[in-house]
Amino acid sequence: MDYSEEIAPAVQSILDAARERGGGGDRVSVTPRSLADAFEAAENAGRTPVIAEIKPTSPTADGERTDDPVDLARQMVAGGAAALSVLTEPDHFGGSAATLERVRDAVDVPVLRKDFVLHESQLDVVEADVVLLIVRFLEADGTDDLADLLTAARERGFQVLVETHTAAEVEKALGAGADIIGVNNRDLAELEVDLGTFEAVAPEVPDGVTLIAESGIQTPDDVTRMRDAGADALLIGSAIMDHDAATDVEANTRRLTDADTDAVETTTTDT
Ligand SMILES: O=C(O)c1ccccc1NCC(=O)[C@H](O)[C@H](O)COP(=O)(O)O
Repeated sequence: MDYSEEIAPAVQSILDAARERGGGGDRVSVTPRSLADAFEAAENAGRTPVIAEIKPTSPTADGERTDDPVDLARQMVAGGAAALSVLTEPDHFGGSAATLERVRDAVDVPVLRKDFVLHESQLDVVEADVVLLIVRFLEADGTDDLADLLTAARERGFQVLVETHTAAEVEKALGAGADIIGVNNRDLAELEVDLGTFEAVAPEVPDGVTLIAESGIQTPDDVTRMRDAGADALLIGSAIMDHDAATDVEANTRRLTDADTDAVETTTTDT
């Protein structure tokens, strides 16, 4: 399938760069930190499970954060993040495998490798607790099959977040054996964000599958909205990184990890 007319130019450029990138060297073998345990621990501590994303920049960001990613990671954990996501894509997001390695060494929460993996060899770049596979990208010509990649990732010890955007993609993810599914509110065709996407697609994901709302979550009200729609956890980048203003990352994280708890407390008080 040729996506050149179906996705935004910036996304096509990401895909083209991913096709060019080689794999790593030695086969990775990881003993992962459990994402499910991290989410449960956050819930038990009265926090909303949030995967906070270290994303120095992006095609839709207004600026770039040049702070040390390890400092940012520590602030996110101090702000209550249950897990971290680290962009390793270098050309459009300012990420690197070395950054992920440093961050994972510095924290004890699970770390997601956020990249655009198209081939099995691209799994052998760096140890992480979770890797991302994007259904839409794995439908393009010349990429590996989703189910094969899922198996290959698990054989290396990775937990796998399979990203979807539509009900049809959720069906494909489930057919491939996904047990952690993300619904991305960002449309990779237009790069527009609509939280209604998660609300529309979430009912397609059965109980027993961990469900993560991705992208566009900016405010405590957004957190509550996604939780009310069934999100077990949230993946949040821009609102925490605050690229143009470079505000306090710990406070930005806490505002969102505390959000749904506040909503529950309010409800309890009112009844
Ligand atoms: O973030 C972008 O600009 C972007 C552009 C093109 C493809 C993917 C992109 N982002 C990947 C992501 O999944 C997000 O970084 C992640 O879900 C966090 O989103 P947000 O909270 O809106 O930063």
